[in-house]
Amino acid sequence: MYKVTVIGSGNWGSVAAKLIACNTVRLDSFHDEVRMWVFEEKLPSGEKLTDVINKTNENVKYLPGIKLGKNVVADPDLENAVKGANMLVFVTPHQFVEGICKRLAGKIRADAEGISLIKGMEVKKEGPSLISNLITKQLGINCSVLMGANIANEIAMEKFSEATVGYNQNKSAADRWVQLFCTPYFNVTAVQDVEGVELCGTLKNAVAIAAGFVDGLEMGNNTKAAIMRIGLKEMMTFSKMCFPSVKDSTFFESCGVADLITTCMGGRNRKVADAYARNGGKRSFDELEAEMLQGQKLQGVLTAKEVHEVLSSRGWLHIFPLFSAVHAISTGRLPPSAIVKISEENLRHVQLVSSL
Ligand SMILES: NC(=O)c1ccc[n+]([C@@H]2O[C@H](COP(=O)([O-])OP(=O)(O)OC[C@H]3O[C@@H](n4cnc5c(N)ncnc54)[C@H](O)[C@@H]3O)[C@@H](O)[C@H]2O)c1
Ligand SMILES: O=P(O)(O)OC[C@H](O)CO
Repeated sequence: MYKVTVIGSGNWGSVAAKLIACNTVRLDSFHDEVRMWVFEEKLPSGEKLTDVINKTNENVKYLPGIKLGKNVVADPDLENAVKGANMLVFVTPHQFVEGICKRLAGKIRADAEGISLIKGMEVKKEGPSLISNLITKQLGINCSVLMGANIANEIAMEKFSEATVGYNQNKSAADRWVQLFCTPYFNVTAVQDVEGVELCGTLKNAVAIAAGFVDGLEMGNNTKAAIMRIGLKEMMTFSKMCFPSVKDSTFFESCGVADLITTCMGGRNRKVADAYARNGGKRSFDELEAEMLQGQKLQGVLTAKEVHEVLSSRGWLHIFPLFSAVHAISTGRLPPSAIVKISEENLRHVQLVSSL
């Protein structure tokens, strides 16, 4: 029997718990109960978020108005939440995952399998480290990934969408993850390319920041399409330069071009970057994030910084004018209008390297 714990309970974490909970009651090979670890906080009413979730079956802060399923149990104690679980779903903002893994080391079942729904990466001395790899290294477990064109609020309302599971060796584990997540309105397929799937989900957030600048400056649809095209090229080039095994075909799965499109149209990164540009860069991303997202977290600004660290340490800045501009603008070193001042020479270079 498989026992599932969801580590994280934000907007997407709550929807993931809902998807999983509807399958664990339906399928005999899974325990019905789904534990969901909650980073505890007090609500304005003075109540604890965990207590309210368990009382109302709703995450009133991060996913109001949606029932999670009666078999979802919120737990503020991380160690207790993972006790006995052999399927661990990681879904927190990427900046918190390293600390969470440190707390979990030695506390999980040796035969556990992991899956990361986290879009982001860490940069170590040796270069970019993907979150799935960090989980594997710190916890000694195999870790697949699930990414896709998945704006959580839409899936919460059971509007049809697709997702991609990326796996390396363990196809039977990947099939089990597909079974756990698939519903008639959430269609999941698996591809053997963890790094490719995860890099798509990670890098598109930096492109979405660029798309938001273009929207905020009211530059129109053609400009936005150009930014998305250049962004996709840079995503592919960066992925293949850092991880040569990444497959071209992965970029045509839900995790690739479809996620890029939906995030650049309707995501939180786009929305806050739009406001940043409308304010002429005078209000910081941190300030706008706190005001507009009320506890939800952006990943794109941090990802652009992490990508920049890799590019500057490897001497690749000139190959990635869009990623470089997103970082320079989001840190206030260039005005938002610089997003389209990408030199012809640099663009030609990006195209050349992408075609290798
Ligand atoms: N929301 C979406 O539409 C969506 C869709 C697909 C993927 N994702 C990805 O899923 C991941 C999680 O995003 P989300 O939308 O579930 O979260 P969120 O941005 O909605 O919420 C932030 C979460 O971080 C928690 N948190 C705050 N401080 C913390 C700390 N110090 N330690 C641990 N947790 C802390 C909060 O309690 C909350 O659960 C991200 O990588 C995101 O890119 C999100
Ligand atoms: O709202 P965003 O910008 O964090 O994007 C959400 C998802 O990643 C879309 O798949």
